[in-house]
Amino acid sequence: MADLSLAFFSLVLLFLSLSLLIFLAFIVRPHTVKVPIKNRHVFITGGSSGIGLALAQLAASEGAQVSILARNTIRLEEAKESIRLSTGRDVAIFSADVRDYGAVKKAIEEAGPIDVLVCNQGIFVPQELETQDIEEIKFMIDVNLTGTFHLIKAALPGMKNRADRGPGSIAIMSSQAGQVGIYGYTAYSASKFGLKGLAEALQQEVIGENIHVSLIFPPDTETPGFAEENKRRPQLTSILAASSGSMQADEVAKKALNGLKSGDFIVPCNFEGFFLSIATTGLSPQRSFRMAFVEVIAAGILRVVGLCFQWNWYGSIEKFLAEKK
Ligand SMILES: NC(=O)C1=CN([C@@H]2O[C@H](COP(=O)(O)OP(=O)(O)OC[C@H]3O[C@@H](n4cnc5c(N)ncnc54)[C@H](OP(=O)(O)O)[C@@H]3O)[C@@H](O)[C@H]2O)C=CC1
Ligand SMILES: CCCCCCCCCCCCCCCC(=O)[C@@H](N)CO
Repeated sequence: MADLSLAFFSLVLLFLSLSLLIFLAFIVRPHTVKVPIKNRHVFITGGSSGIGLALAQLAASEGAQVSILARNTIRLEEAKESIRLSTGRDVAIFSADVRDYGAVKKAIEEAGPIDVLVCNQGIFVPQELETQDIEEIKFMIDVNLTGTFHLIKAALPGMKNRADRGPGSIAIMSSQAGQVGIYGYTAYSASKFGLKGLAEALQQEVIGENIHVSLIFPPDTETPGFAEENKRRPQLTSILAASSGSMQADEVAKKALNGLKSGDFIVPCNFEGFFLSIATTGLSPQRSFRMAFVEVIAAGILRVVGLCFQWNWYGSIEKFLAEKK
């Protein structure tokens, strides 16, 4: 009797799961897409260092025609040389500050129509809001958020007229600190959370042009920028950020490129990031019905896991403050 009801229960569960899967397969939007990069123009900002440089290297090695943009001309030249040495391909370099819309527009016009735009430039100077200079706060918002607006606005007219009319991509570098607020990152997290709103709305606006938006969420990553950040990172920031394992720039570049090529809207980069993305997905679009299924099934339990992380983080903060006294 018990066996029979167990069998019946399993059957009902299987039926419900299958129905959900089939339902999701019909309704998930936008439709799946593949964005090729071979022989296409990939324009990467912050391409002279760290994650951006690794991405430029990888895209060039896969046969893309790569352009990189950053401020410092010497570092751009060095990046160009290192990509030429490792891939045998020439990249175009553009010196501009993303905060200057005129300069961004000029660089993008010179570069020619873009197939894949990667907005990766970013700065991170962690500090508690109370003691951080207002200028530094604005600097982070200007480079990370407003700079991304400048880039997309300048690139869109050309992207709409891209030569092959194949699927285009706008990939935006966020951070796990753009999925959850972390001590010491008030300005940085705000700039990265802002990118999510931008990306969600933008995807609806450009879907008609066959352009696909990806948001990439790396954890701490070994880069020149990260080495700088570490010189002044509050201890608590480092303690909480260590909840997610750190990565190498070329590993992040690989995840980012694969994500944008599959048109994934949310692109996590490591194990913790996978769960973090499901826990914070909200109303983001999802193309994969399998991932949508995982999201639905895991939502409740991941909220519990998320609350456990908060319990742990507030415990760390309490302990740190008590020791300081
Ligand atoms: N490293 C990490 O731990 C993580 C990084 N990220 C994000 O990844 C992205 C890349 O980070 P990472 O590789 O570490 O950074 P790096 O500091 O190593 O490189 C930053 C790049 O952005 C360029 N850049 C900075 N400011 C501007 C500007 N105003 N205009 C144009 N270009 C600019 C830099 O060149 P130049 O100075 O010459 O302008 C450089 O090429 C950032 O958006 C960051 O927030 C996300 C999660 C973790
Ligand atoms: C429910 C499941 C939860 C899973 C675990 C959550 C772990 C969150 C850790 C957040 C780390 C933020 C690092 C930011 C790195 C960064 O951007 C700086 N290095 C500046 O660039």
